[in-house]
Amino acid sequence: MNQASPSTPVPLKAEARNFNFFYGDVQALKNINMPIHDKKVTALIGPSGCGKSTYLRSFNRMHDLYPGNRYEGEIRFYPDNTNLLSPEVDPIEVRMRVGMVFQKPNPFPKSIYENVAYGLRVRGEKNRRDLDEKVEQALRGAAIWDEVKDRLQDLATNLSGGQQQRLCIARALATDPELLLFDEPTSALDPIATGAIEELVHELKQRVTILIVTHNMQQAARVSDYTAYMYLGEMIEFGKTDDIFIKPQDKRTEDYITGRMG
Ligand SMILES: Nc1ncnc2c1ncn2[C@@H]1O[C@H](COP(=O)(O)OP(=O)(O)OP(=O)(O)O)[C@@H](O)[C@H]1O
Repeated sequence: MNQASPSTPVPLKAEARNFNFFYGDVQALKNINMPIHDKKVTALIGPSGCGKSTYLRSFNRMHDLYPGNRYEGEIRFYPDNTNLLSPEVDPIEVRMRVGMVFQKPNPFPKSIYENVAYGLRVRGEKNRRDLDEKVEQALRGAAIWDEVKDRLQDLATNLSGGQQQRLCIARALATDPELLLFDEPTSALDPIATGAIEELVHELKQRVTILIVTHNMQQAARVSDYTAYMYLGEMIEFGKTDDIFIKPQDKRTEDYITGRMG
C-alpha cells in the first residue's frame, strides 16, 4: 500500500491496524492499515463488492448486531487511543462518538424533533430546554433548520428525500460525534439535493472527521482530502485525493479511476 506523506503532518482521528473482517468463514477485509486524518474528508472508492461498506460499518461496530461476524486487529481512535473493536468497549458508546448516515434517508416514523432528539434521549438527556437547544444546533449544523423550524412536530417521513437526508445528518450530529460515516449518501438524491449534501460535507469537516463511501469519482474528487482505493477486500492505495486522481501509483487504482475497470 502506498502511504500518504503530507508535508505538514495532519493529526490522526483514527487508524486501522492489521485489520481483518470475517462474515462467518468469508474474509471480507484483508490486513487493512490506513490512517484517518482529523477534520478531513476521506473517500473510500473501489468496485462493487470490494468491501467499502464492510469497512465503513466496522468503525461504529455495526457488525456486532449480527452473529458470526468477526473483527481481527485494531481500529485505534484518537486522541484517547481507544481500540474501537475491543470487546471491553461498549458499542453504544462507540455509536455516540461515531455517527452514521446511510445510502437511503431513513428517518424514524416520528416527528422531525424526535428524530433529532433520539440519540440525546438514549444518552439520558431529559431537560427540555437542553434538548430544544441541541436539536436546533444539530438542525442548523445540517443546514435544514430554516426549512423545518416552524414544523418540528410534523412527521419526518413527509419531508423530501434531500430534506430527509439532511435530517438524518442532523440526527447523527445531535450527539456531537467525532467521526461521521457516510455510506453513498447521495445515491438516492437528485443533482440539487446532492449538491446541498456535498456542500454540507465541506462545512462539517470544520468540526468533525468524515469517512465517505462513494461510487461517484467526481464526488470523491470534489469532497475529499484523502482517498483510499479498495479492491477485493484489500486497501490498494491511500493518499491525498489530488495525488490519487492525478498520479496513482498502482496500476489497479489507475485502471479504476480512468474507467478501465469496475
Ligand atoms: N452479510 C454478509 N454476509 C456475507 N458476506 C457479505 C455480507 N455482506 C457483504 N458480504 C460480502 O462482503 C464483500 C464486501 O461487501 P461490501 O458490501 O462491503 O462491498 P462494497 O464495496 O460496499 O460494495 P457496493 O459498492 O456494491 O456497495 C462482498 O463480497 C459481499 O458479498
